[in-house]
Parts: sequence; C-alpha cells; structure tokens
Amino acid sequence: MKSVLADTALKIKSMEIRGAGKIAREAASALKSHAESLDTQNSGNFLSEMRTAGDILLKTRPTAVSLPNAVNIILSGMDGSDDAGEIRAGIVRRADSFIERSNSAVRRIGEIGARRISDGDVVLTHCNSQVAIGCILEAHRQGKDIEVFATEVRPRNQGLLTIKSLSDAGIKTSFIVDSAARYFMKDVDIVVIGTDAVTVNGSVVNKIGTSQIALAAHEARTRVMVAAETYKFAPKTLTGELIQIEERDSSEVLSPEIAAAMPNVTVRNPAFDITPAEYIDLIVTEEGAIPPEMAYIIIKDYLGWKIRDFDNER
Ligand SMILES: O=C(COP(=O)(O)O)[C@H](O)[C@H](O)COP(=O)(O)O
Repeated sequence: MKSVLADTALKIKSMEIRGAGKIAREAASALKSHAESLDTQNSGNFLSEMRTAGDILLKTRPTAVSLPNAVNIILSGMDGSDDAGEIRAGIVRRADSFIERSNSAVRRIGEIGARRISDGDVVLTHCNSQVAIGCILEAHRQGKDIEVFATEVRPRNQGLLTIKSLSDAGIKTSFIVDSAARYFMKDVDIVVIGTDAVTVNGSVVNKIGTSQIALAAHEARTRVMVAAETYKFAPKTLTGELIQIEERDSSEVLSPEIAAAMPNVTVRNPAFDITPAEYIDLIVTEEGAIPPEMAYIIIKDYLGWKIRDFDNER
C-alpha cells in the first residue's frame, strides 16, 4: 500500500491537489500522518525520515511558496529533542496548528476582502483561488449585488472550478476565454485574484496570464486586489532569490500526435507569471489589507525572517 506521504506527493505533482493553500494544508497533513506512521524510537532515524519526507513534498511543484513555508513551519524545532516520541508530538501539534491557522486565514481574508467589493461591482477573477473566491462569495453573502467575469485558464481549465463555485452560490457569472480579459476590462470594477507567492518587493506570482490581466486593469484604471495568506510571502526573496516558475509538460497544450507532425515547433508552458507591485492596489492578508510595498515588513517583522537565517545556504 502506498503511504499517505507518497500519495499526497503524487497528487500535488499531478495537480489532483492544487491551489497554493490547499497544497500547503495537504502537505502539512501528510507530514503529520508520516510522523504518526514511523515506529522507530531512534530520534536520529526519525529526524532523517522526516527530512526525507519534507524533501519529497518540496520536489513536487516549485512555485507555490506556501509549500516550503508549511514544510519549514512543521519540521522546524525537530532538532531540539532526542526523544522520537517528543519530536513526533511536536510535528503533529505544528501540523494541526498550521492547518487550523490556514483555514481561519482563508475565512478572515474573505471578510476583509469582501469590504473592498461594493454593491453593484463587476469583479474579474483568474484561475481558481480559494481565498479570492472567498472574498467574492462573502461579498455576495452580505447581500451585495455583484457580477463576475471568470477566465477559462488554459491549459488546465481551472476556470471551470471557479464558475461551478460561483454558479452554486447563485452569482451571475460570465465565462470568458483568457484572451478576452482586456476586451471586457472596461466593464470591470475590480480584479480579485489569489497568489502562489508574494516577493519582498511586492510582486505577485500567480497563474499564467495574471500579469496580462493586471496590465489591462492598470490601463483601464481598474483596481487589482490580491488575496494572500501570510504563508504565501516568500522569505528567501529577502536574499535576492527568485521564485522558480514551473514549466509544465507540453502535452497539456498540444497533443503529442499533433506536435509530432510539426518537428520545428516547441511548446512553452509556464504555469505562472509575475505581476509587478505597481500593478497591484492591495494585498489582503489575514493580518489586514496592505499595499504591496509592505511585503518586506510582513516577511521580516511579522514572519520574523532575517537575512542571516539563510547564511548556511550560500
Ligand atoms: O494560481 C493558482 C493555482 O494554480 P494551480 O492550479 O496551477 O495550482 C491560484 O491562483 C493560487 O495558487 C492561489 O490559490 P489559493 O487561493 O486556493 O491558495
């Protein structure tokens, strides 16, 4: 039988588990089950098994920083004890607390973000972000009469998940192809999106196509609001490290049979892009709404990262 850890890693890689928040919570849950399943009493073996488990999860998808942040939160502090039972209990406690804090952050961001959506607003969203949709659903729940444009999100069509949630909630929704975003931008009051990573300079990494939408919004003077739990802020960007943009298999875009007939064509399939801070009005976190320029403060003062934390990684 496959272990929960191997199964979760496979599901994240294949995108059965997807979306940065969910990836982080499922990774936390897999680390907890893994810790519970190890029957070794030897603390050295226990630590090394858990580090291997963390590495397996980290190798699944490279962009969503919520994944390394979750793994780090759960596995940090393991070295403080030489009792395997105590280390296991610590991992279980931190995993449970991470999942609980994550779920409560999603709710809190929904409440804060909904305040920025007014009665009568037309919202545009891209991809399928639980937190971004949470803001829209909460605004609707409060009785605001809103309409949504949701993009298709080629090549993996995450837009289908988004329109299902919106439709189930009774929200009037227009489903558009990704390239129609600028065409409709004149009708949109606010763009609401999620993120896989926020860098120290306030740039936002999200599903491919987000930066084009933000550019069109900027041109049309439409506000762009990003919903982001604080564990989506990328500490290593303090040291100048760049967020790795995942490039996925060409078969997601063009079938191998068609591609085989065109040997001079290469498919490029980046899954994410980077929107600079100047195209973003506001980032809504569970700690409140902030301008993107405050990302440094979140990473350094709120999350407590210091540049010397990364000294031994040079
Ligand atoms: O780009 C995506 C998902 O990409 P993929 O489908 O490739 O994982 C989402 O906008 C963010 O992950 C935020 O999602 P959430 O708010 O749910 O964390």
